[in-house]
Amino acid sequence: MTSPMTFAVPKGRILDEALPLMARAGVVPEAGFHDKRDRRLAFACEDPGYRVIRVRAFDVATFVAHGAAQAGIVGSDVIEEFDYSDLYAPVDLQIGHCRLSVAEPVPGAALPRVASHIRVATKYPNTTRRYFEAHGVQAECVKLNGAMEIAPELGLASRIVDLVSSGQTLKDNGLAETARIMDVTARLIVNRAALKTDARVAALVERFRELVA
Ligand SMILES: Nc1ncnc2c1ncn2[C@@H]1O[C@H](COP(=O)(O)OP(=O)(O)OP(=O)(O)O)[C@@H](O)[C@H]1O
Ligand SMILES: O=P(O)(O)OC[C@H]1O[C@H](OP(=O)(O)OP(=O)(O)O)[C@H](O)[C@@H]1O
Repeated sequence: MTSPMTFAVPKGRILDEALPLMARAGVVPEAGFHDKRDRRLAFACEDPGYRVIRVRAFDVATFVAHGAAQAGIVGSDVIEEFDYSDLYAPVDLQIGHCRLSVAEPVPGAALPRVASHIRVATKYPNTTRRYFEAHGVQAECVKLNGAMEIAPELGLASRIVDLVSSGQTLKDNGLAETARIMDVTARLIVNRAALKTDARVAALVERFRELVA
């Protein structure tokens, strides 16, 4: 018997929006998936042809890029940060809308006026370096995994690069958005080799494509 296709999803905020779409595409995890006390990471699906794994957003991309999972859902922020060549993101799912932005304590410092070298706290060091480089600025990145917003006040960095949706988190921490690096939405991702060799992966891509068309 062929083993089930492994579908990776992030465990946090994207999931609520992703689950209805997955269901319409035929990927419905067993009941235990919704039970917060259930500590398993892999779940069978109503259709035995699938298995869903629940991992951190950045790790969704890693599992799929290495072929440990054949498909998954992840934000375009994560895809951009890793830039994995084995990852293909064929469908914009039009969920998880937010943006990746630069923010700092004092409003108004537009990019052309920044110093030639700055320190930035972020979970996205590669994207951040690329962005500032394109603007002729060398960014020294301090990698944080969350709560970036506190870094400027404590002198860890002069700016942050983080996701913004309502802007409330920035506001509550005395920061202002000074530049938008990219608009972000969640994407269906697949492993390129799996797409070529496993007809189930191509069929799944088609189903998601039709859903958002
Ligand atoms: N404020 C926001 N509004 C909308 N989408 C967001 C927001 N913050 C993050 N996202 C999207 O959600 C993704 C994170 O997904 P999710 O919270 O499900 O993952 P996670 O595994 O819990 O993350 P973490 O690794 O931070 O614990 C981000 O990569 C981004 O695409
Ligand atoms: O503009 P807002 O609507 O306030 O949203 C922005 C916040 O959302 C994300 O964090 P999340 O809530 O996912 O938690 P995290 O800090 O654990 O990443 C992001 O890192 C910001 O902190």
